Amino acid sequence: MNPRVQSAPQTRPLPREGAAVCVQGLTRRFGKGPPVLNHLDLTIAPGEFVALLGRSGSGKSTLLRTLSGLDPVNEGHVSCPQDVAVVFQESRLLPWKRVWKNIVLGQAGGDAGRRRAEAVLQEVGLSHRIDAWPMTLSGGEAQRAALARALVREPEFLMLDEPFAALDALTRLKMQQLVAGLWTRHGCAVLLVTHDVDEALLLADRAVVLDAGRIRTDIAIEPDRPRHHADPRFARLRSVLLDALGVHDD
Ligand SMILES: Nc1ncnc2c1ncn2[C@@H]1O[C@H](COP(=O)(O)OP(=O)(O)OP(=O)(O)O)[C@@H](O)[C@H]1O
Repeated sequence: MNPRVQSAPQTRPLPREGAAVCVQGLTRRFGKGPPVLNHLDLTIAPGEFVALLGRSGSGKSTLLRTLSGLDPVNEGHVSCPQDVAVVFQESRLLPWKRVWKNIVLGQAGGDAGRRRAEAVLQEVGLSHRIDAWPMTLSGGEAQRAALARALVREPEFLMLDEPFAALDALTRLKMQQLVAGLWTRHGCAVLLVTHDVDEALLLADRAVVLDAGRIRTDIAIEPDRPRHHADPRFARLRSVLLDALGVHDD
């Protein structure tokens, strides 16, 4: 499918050349202050899993909003697939619709819709709550439902904005394992915003660090999958990332 291209009005859209996501020279300002994103460049290959880190206020959510077409491009170019899905820190399920109707919201409903919802709920381990009301779900279940709602659209590009931040440590670990499996099966490009360096190391092909409006650090994470938090090969990468975030682990 053709990519969605957003450009500042006075500039020409860029060709994409095989990338799922191509951001070039992206600048975003709010009011008269310094730009939050400042001539930012980022490319994500089809099927690549990229973790986006950065201090609080560094512009991570602003970048995601721009990629999803919710925020305008002040300067530069953004090229993204048309089929994009986003999962946020909170599930954003509609409380007046049962789980399965939330999953296929905006798509055909009926028996076929229910079957589609059931299949994807099965994948995220939530088929037993297909008829539940969102307010009866635990935090982990609600995030599983949010993942199902994203995946049922078979996106080419999935953005995850701190999806596990509000979950307890054990549930977070299970959700990380779930996402690793889903990504392997679905093969979409993923951009995961996280504050958790270990989460980035566990899941991503690349970790990028946003600092002063640009990507300052961009490292490949090479250990084979499945990965484990205790892998000694993570020590050096953890150190590089903590350093880039201004945290020293000595
Ligand atoms: N609508 C807005 N109007 C004015 N300023 C905004 C708006 N949205 C974001 N900002 C500012 O842009 C900067 C980046 O915000 P953003 O939410 O993108 O950061 P973040 O890296 O996602 O932070 P966090 O990790 O705390 O979620 C902040 O200084 C924020 O105050």
